[in-house]
Amino acid sequence: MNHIVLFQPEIPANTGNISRTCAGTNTALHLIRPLGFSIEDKYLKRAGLDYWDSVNLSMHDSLEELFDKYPDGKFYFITKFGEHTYSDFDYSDTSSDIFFVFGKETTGLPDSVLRDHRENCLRIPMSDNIRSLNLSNTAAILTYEALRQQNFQHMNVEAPTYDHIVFEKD
Ligand SMILES: C[S@@+](CC[C@H](N)C(=O)[O-])C[C@H]1O[C@@H](n2cnc3c(N)ncnc32)[C@H](O)[C@@H]1O
Repeated sequence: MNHIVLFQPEIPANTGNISRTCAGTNTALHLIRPLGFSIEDKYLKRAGLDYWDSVNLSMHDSLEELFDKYPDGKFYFITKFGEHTYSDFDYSDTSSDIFFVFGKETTGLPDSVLRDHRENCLRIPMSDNIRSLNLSNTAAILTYEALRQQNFQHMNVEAPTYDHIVFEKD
């Protein structure tokens, strides 16, 4: 199973967007306290629209608590300081629990976490024009890279039929 972990998220709309991605991809969402908002926040609900109830959500008091719960989990730390490119790793094993851990919006992941997990720190390439990508976009990028490698298992790959669309004749 794929898991997204948000370390002390601060902006409710980002977590709302990510919750929608999680609901749409059967990805578990883990939030590490403290959060910068209430779980009842209207911006969180609005960004997640009606999907919040479909999210497989867990809350944890620390990253260590999460590591202890999943001793066999494969943890990847998503940071612009990563020495590896995210797409160079193999996420194709659908029998394992794969965790993508993202940092908080203002300060990212703690230095100590990056130091302790240097080999599993992954960067998404970007230009010098910006300091970092938006958190919810990075979560979607990693989620869909993992799903692509897993051949979109358990996803609807076929488009729905739109009988009401009238295609014009040549
Ligand atoms: C807005 S960024 C945090 C910026 C923070 N000042 C820092 O230096 O990490 C929030 C999170 O998005 C993810 N992120 C943003 N840009 C990234 C990139 N180019 N590569 C990997 N992760 C990125 C990381 O997980 C980061 O902790």
